[in-house]
Amino acid sequence: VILQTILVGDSGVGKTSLLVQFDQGKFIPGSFSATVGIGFTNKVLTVDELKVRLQIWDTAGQERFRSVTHAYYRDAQALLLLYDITSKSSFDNTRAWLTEIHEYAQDDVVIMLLGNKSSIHIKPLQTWFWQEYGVIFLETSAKTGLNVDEAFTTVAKELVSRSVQLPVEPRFHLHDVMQPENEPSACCGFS
Ligand SMILES: Nc1nc2c(ncn2[C@@H]2O[C@H](COP(=O)(O)OP(=O)(O)OP(=O)(O)O)[C@@H](O)[C@H]2O)c(=O)[nH]1
Repeated sequence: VILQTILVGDSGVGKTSLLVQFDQGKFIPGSFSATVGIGFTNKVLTVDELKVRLQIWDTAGQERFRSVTHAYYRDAQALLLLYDITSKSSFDNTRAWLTEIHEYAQDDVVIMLLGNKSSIHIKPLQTWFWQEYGVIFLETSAKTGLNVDEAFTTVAKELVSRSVQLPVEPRFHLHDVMQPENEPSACCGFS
């Protein structure tokens, strides 16, 4: 099973760092080189004894790459929206990100809001929409690794449980169209 996930949010909130921590278990302090365009990482996880491959797209937060990254929203099954808990503007901008998500992503995309840089120990900002929109919320730290695995595992679990719980509804039920055996057919006027 391949699950496509995409990381979005303002430049500098820690999307690349989060992905590096998840993929390689390390954090390179003080090295900020903004993502250009888009990059991706594959990671295999086991969810409820099912092997799933998370394909994670790391997008550039900078405005000038926006049109490039929009093209990837459509194929995403899950979307991790990051803000930096020490930057109010990055939090305020999550509203605008959510608008973009609703415009470009699939209606049933799983959205997870991550308040990153949690290691800095600043009281998290109030998250108004995670209940309102059914968004899953977690605080993470790409630096210490806090909740990094949990964030991706939660998304994978949610996607797996949705695909298990939502089989295609049959258009008709078998017993609606089958005659019980030995019962004379009411059909067609034959006797
Ligand atoms: N203290 C702390 N610093 C972090 C954390 N995550 C990222 N940083 C730092 O924040 C800066 C930006 O991190 P990036 O991962 O490059 O940010 P980004 O969101 O990928 O930025 P763009 O690629 O421009 O969209 C870097 O200097 C990181 O070292 C964290 O959890 N804690």
